[in-house]
Amino acid sequence: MARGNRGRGGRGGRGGGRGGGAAKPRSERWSNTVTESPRFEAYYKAQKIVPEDEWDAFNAALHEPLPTTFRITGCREVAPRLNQMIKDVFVPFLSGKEYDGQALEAPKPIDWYPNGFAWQLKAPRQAIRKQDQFKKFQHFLVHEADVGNISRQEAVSMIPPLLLDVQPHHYVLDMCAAPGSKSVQLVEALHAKTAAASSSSASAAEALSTLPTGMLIANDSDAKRCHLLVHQSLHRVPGAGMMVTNHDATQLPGLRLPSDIKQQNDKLVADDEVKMQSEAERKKYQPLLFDRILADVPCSGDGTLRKNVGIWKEFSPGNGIGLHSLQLRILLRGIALLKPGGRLVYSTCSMNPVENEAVVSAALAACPEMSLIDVPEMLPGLIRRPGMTTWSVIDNTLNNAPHPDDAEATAAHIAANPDKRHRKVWSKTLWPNGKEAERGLERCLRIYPHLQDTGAFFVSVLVKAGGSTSGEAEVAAESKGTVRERASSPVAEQPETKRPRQEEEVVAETIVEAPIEAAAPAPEPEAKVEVEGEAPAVAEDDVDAAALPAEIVGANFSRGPGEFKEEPFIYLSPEDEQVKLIMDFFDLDPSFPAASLLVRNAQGAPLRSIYFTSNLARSLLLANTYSRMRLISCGVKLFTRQDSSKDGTYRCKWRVNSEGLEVLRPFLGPKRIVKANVKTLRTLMTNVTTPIAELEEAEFKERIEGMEPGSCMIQVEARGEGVAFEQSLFLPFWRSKISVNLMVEKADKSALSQRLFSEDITPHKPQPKARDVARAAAEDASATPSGAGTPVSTEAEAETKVGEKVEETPAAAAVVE
Ligand SMILES: C[S@@+](CC[C@H](N)C(=O)[O-])C[C@H]1O[C@@H](n2cnc3c(N)ncnc32)[C@H](O)[C@@H]1O
Repeated sequence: MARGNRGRGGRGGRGGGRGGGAAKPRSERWSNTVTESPRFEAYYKAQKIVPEDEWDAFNAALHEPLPTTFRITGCREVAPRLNQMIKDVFVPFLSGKEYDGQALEAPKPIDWYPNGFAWQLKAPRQAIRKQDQFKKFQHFLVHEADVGNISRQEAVSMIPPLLLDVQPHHYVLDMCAAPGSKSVQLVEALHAKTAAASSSSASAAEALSTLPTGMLIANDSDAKRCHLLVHQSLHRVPGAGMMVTNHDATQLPGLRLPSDIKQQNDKLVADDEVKMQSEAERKKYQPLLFDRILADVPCSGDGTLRKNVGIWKEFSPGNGIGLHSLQLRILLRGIALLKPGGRLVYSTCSMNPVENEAVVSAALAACPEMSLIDVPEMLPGLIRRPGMTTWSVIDNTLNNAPHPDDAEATAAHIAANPDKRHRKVWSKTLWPNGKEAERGLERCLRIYPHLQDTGAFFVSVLVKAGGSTSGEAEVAAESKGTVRERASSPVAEQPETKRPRQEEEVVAETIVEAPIEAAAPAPEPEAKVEVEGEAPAVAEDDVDAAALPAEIVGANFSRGPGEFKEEPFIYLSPEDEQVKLIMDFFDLDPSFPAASLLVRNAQGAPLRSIYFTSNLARSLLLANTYSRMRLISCGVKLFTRQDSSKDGTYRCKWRVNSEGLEVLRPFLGPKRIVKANVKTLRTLMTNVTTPIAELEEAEFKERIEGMEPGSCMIQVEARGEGVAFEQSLFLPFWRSKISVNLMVEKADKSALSQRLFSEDITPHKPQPKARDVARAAAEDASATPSGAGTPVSTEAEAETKVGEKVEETPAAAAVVE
């Protein structure tokens, strides 16, 4: 079992809740938990991670609960005003308050976070839950987090994506992404220009030109965590250029793109076709390399001690040693996939040099084209300590481990362990190689808890020399299946003669020394997470293949034993009857890229959902085989089929999904858009369905009466009396025979109501607490100590279901009819 899971079990609060007993208050959990570790103290004092005279402050900070931190989603149009609202409304509202005789601190901006968009709240959880004003603020946070305007995230975890410096045109890879708090930041950075455009009165063409031209591939080896990544994190910041894949990051496949992106395939390439492609055909492709790569690798997680108190009990030097080789292999694979001139951030939430500087130093030794850069000008205000240039390799007995070149020490180790099974083999890369100062290891960033009241973190920023082509050559060769990855032989500096069987040794070392399971090759996806509205797996013979349009392509999805079992994504033909119907019904501009609409089933038929990807993502998907990509999700869900009425009321049974509106809006003609005033909006928000006959706004009523039943959009300028937060709104709704209803998720509707009217006027009032639990589960999973092959706990999943999104459906409307 992976350490991460044990850690979560150890915290126990949520587990207790599910078992029927009440979750223990945090303070109680702290008082009952081991929060000392002589081994931890001895180990880190020996490593001299902080100067001796700082130890007490460092240690004291580790024993303080972590402040709550959150940040505003920067790419949203509402971001600056929401931030201002916290400053102008909530800070004064929460100032000078007390709980249980104790003064409470109002939220404070985090000094180093750009635009003052991140905040810290240092009040005890009990107070946040019970003190009236703080409770209100907590509800505000939960509601806004539900709609993706705010993310609760540990302050230190926000640092790596910021240092990656992602621009909207970048190709970005997040190698170990789940549950996705950093991926969300990367998507936000890709969409940085979108916010500016949506706030102005930009034309459709202008709005389109601000959509990112880059893409993000967020990858994780754990299939369940990939689904958590999709549904808990990326769902909140949808993007047409986003993909989630499920690979062991040490073996991420080399993918290819058409050399000229505009000259892409019309057809999906099937597995067999690639093998049969001629050299000339292959030359039409270039290897996919990335401008930016985040390697936020699985680690022992002792930087999260303030939050994951179970780690005190479990701390052992072997934990870090056991993960070192996996971390190094992930980093080396990342380097191979990086463009010349590209930037890679390697990070962990561990303080252990064996997982940090040792990994970076070994990678620098193996890849002379890489160098560490100093980023003092980035995030001014962030107090950081330099990376270490020397450290010791200390074993579980707290003695120095024998270096493989030290014959005497190795002999002593063998003598002390006559049973071969107890002998350990350590990789040389665990030790400093003597070039650390020369290679600038001080440029790494170490963040400690006592410096700015945070968790601990390690971050390093590496760049690849502009002229180097080694990565390119390697990936190019690899996509022809001719070379072995460099990542599988991490200790390039060591002579083959001395260590001829590197991989076996690495395995031995992991098994013997580490109590943590290093991640195995990507596991087969397990039970498919059932998501509302998503196409269920359809048995092949559910669909009459002969009835499918000839343009449906990529039917060669053989699934032998052990193959990737997720349904494939297949692009629809613009000539597909349903596509043509959608174009007409929604009055879409002819420039709408209908060729980028795709479905998710092996038949390539528009059954339940229709997705949309950017042109770049389309090129990528069409240039690579389905099974090679192991794609879990891609693009944005634009349309969902509604089958509420069988009587032919609806010519078009497709409804627009909220998450697809940003993409669709520039192309929507006036036919399906209706303006309404705030009073009408209030009515629609208060009722599940509103009979058309009861609509009071004459103009709105008249438009609705003259409209063909089906999916539409409502446009509201929410301003003036009774509106606490002014906003231009564009929301999907459904016009049925005799009624209308908003097609907005319950939680989103509640959040909107809170923001606009300072109260929840919706009929359901989903319990913020339940959703908070789900969010906290995702957040905790994000801080999972190891994450090495860590399955998402059923606990987190069960709680996720509590907060599941449910849109108002026409089925509800049908009841009224
Ligand atoms: C520290 S967590 C990543 C946290 C994530 N970056 C975030 O900000 O939410 C490490 C992740 O690595 C994944 N993992 C473990 N071994 C892996 C491997 N060999 N390849 C890819 N991912 C791996 C785990 O499933 C876990 O989700």
